[in-house]
Amino acid sequence: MKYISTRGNAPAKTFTEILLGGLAPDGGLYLPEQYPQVTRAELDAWRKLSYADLAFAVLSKFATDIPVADLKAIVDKTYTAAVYSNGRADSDFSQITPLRKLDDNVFILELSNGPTLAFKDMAMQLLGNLFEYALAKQNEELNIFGATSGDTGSAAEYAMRGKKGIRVFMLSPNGKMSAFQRAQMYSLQDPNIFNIAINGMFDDAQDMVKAVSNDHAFKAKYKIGTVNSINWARVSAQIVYYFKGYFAATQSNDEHVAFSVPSGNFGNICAGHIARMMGLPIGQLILATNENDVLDEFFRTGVYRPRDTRHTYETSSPSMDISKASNFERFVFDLVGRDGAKVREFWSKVDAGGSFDIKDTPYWDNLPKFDFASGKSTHQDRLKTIRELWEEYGVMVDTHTADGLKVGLEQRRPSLPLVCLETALPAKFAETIQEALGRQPERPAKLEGIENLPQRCEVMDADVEKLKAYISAHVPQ
Ligand SMILES: Cc1ncc(COP(=O)(O)O)c(C=O)c1O
Ligand SMILES: N[C@@H](CCOP(=O)(O)O)C(=O)O
Repeated sequence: MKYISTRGNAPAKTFTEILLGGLAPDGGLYLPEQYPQVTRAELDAWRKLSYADLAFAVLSKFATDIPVADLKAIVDKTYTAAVYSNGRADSDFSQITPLRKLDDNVFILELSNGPTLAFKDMAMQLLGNLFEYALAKQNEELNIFGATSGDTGSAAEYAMRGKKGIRVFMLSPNGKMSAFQRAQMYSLQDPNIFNIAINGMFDDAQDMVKAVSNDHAFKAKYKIGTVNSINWARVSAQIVYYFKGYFAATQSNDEHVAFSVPSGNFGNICAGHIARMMGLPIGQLILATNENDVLDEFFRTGVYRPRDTRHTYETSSPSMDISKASNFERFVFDLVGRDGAKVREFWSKVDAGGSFDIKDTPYWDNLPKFDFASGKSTHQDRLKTIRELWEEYGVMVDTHTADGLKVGLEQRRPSLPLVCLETALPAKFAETIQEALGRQPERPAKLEGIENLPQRCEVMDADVEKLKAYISAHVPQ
């Protein structure tokens, strides 16, 4: 399988090439030339598989240049109960992503039982093992460059710490993450981990990652790779749990389900969109935003209008404080019939700080066929959902999952079972849980007192040249 850029002006590449390469040279994001299709016979067989075997089946369709035995070994090493057993004590960790039933038709798919207590671990642990494998084969090094609003950063650092030939430079919005998220990242003392707190929001940090990646000479000289969902391998690993969640919530492959997805950078729901394009019977993909509702605005009005830093709010679901959703470009590529020139036209406006509007185009009429619904959730909604879940079911959810549940319950078609993706554990957002419930969330014993550990991080303005100088100074020549 080959991968092409959403902007239509880059050579087609293999899975391993884009694994290490990140952003396409024309500034676009890679996608498969065609989505592989899953037959009914495959769906029937996959229903019975363990998580690791299912991941192997799905990823075999994408990572076609990795020898089968090697891919199997990487996947088996990644998806073990030992790695994914940091969640609630009453979860069935052997399932890797257990499905928690709230009532006959409403479920939570637990994706946050990995080492950093967020869904990012589902793909990031695999990415760490894929990087290690590909770099060893090529006898190469990689300087990973990433942006985080709170969870990608710690997931990447935990997955890459101590890995040979890999350094991680992670940009985070200074002072905007929860105390727990900051401690998870900044307390790491490994010599291959570099935390840089940017005076700005996540969008500024992500823009810097893209600017550095678009400097092709710098990228080649310093062997820059990415761990954000810019990296196709991240998205492909996230596709797996849509299949797993679907099988767990249904009895047969004749049924359809709705997935509700707390969204920010559009990576998670993009994986759902691709699972659906591959043939998974998804009846609805429900996108939930917090007060930063750029994506909800698009699905309601056809206008995509990213906001600047001043109009991006700090909320109690901080990992979704995003106004410029990177992966949205992947979805729009499909929406416009994979017309790279059209994507270039739209993103020339977005990259210049503007917007685009599809309302009076055929693309708007095309939108319903992708089965998206959307809505937004506010701080008060979050508190209410957290309280209701706790009182009614004795289940504590984090603030982002609460956004997903609120919007999912509002937007679902009643005929469909609703699977809400749990994107983090409450322990990461204790302040809001305290406000909602008057009690502290539980956390795994090994993370007790993490906020009291010494922290190290470099504070920097959102200045690409300063960042490049920092990287040059910390990468041995
Ligand atoms: C806890 C949590 N929920 C939801 C999201 C939004 O996911 P995505 O950026 O894939 O849309 C993020 C960040 O990505 C997150 O960390
Ligand atoms: N919410 C994310 C933002 C980055 O998303 P990614 O999926 O593109 O890595 C975070 O927690 O950092």
